[in-house]
Amino acid sequence: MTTWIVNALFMDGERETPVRRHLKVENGKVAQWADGSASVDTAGCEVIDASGKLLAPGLIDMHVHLREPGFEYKETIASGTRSAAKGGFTTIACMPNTRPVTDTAETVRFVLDKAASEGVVRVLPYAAITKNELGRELTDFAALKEAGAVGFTDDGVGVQNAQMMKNAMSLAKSLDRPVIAHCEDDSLVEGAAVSEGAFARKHGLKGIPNESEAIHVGRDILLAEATGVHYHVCHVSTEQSVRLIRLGKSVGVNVTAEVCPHHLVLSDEDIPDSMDANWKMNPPLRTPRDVEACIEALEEGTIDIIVTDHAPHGAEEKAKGLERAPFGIVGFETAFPLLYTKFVKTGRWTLSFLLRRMTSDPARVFGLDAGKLEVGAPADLILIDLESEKEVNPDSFLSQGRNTPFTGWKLTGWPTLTMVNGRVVWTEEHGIR
Ligand SMILES: NC(=O)N[C@@H](CC(=O)O)C(=O)O
Ligand SMILES: [Zn+2]
Ligand SMILES: [Zn+2]
Repeated sequence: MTTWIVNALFMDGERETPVRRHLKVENGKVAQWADGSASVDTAGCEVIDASGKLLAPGLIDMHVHLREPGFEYKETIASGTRSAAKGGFTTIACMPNTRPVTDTAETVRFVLDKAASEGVVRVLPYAAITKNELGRELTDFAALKEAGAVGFTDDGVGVQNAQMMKNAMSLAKSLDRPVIAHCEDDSLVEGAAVSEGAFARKHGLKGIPNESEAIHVGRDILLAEATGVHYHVCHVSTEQSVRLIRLGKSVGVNVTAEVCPHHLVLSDEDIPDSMDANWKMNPPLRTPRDVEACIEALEEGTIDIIVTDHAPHGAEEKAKGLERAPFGIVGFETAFPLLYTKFVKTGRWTLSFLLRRMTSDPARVFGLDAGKLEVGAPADLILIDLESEKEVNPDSFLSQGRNTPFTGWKLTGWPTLTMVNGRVVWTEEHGIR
């Protein structure tokens, strides 16, 4: 099938200003670009009129939780990928803290099969570093790679034992796969729900210290240097972690890092006194100083990419209150408008920079054939209405999760169409197709 997307304003992370273009999509690939002033022959083709819309590469999210198998009441591969499509994401990498944990080739294949039959965007599965993510015994990395795992991670928990992590890195290096680390030293956390800071002090709560994250970052950078593995730090949230990653990069260690939208726009001082558990996530919201350090790190490239850490939970679970509810918030359906509104509309970032950190940079860091719309590339793309302003309403989410702190926020810059592999999978007008 041939589709022409006409009169679009094309933009990606490589160019500073949008250009008016028509795009021909054929057999799932970018087939031809035409200048916006040219007239193109669209006879017999599907035509999408993109007048007034921005056309960009589909967003890439290298850290998400789809919850299947095992936690289908929180999310499924079907509902999670639909939510991703609505948020403008065309490639997502899902975490292995499922039930069973994605620690066998069989479960990796289950995720891939489900994604192929019920998913609407591309799904790249991660596999666990240790069996059942218990930190006791390594999984069969070779078999997991063979089954399609794109990297190894025990996300949800930190690998507590340094020798275990070093062995994992050596193995991953020999298989040319990255290790992706949730950095958290359990002995420093002791069951706290929020970070050390103004909110914890005000409410007399025990706080999670910044070192609980940074101590793993520092340890792992040394282990990455020793093993030569590509080491990727999950959801960076502290100034101390940023300092260590900057140092690691400066001496040539193969370390990359990600940051989540919520850690760029919220601090612990924003948590409402109602103790709403929709403000509880791991890592926790830190101080305004940490927020600024993360923003600057992303700007200078110490942090390479933006990920959502989309982490849906059931309403009853989140109703248990700040101290007892599980950690995590959903992210797909607010990420782009949130960052566009808070950083691009305010003039701090260019649109090009935001797109780069959500498209071509994740593709580069993880070696994906994605994130650019050159002729011959997969036709994974989105249209965005940069003018539309809407209030965040969790009832309208395609995710089963409603756990967001951004309810009621007025945001600008909403996706209106998502195409994966040349097929329109979601439009604002018609929903999932
Ligand atoms: N980020 C979270 O707060 N929660 C994640 C786990 C994780 O990403 O560490 C989850 O699985 O719910
Ligand atoms: Zn994590
Ligand atoms: Zn996560």
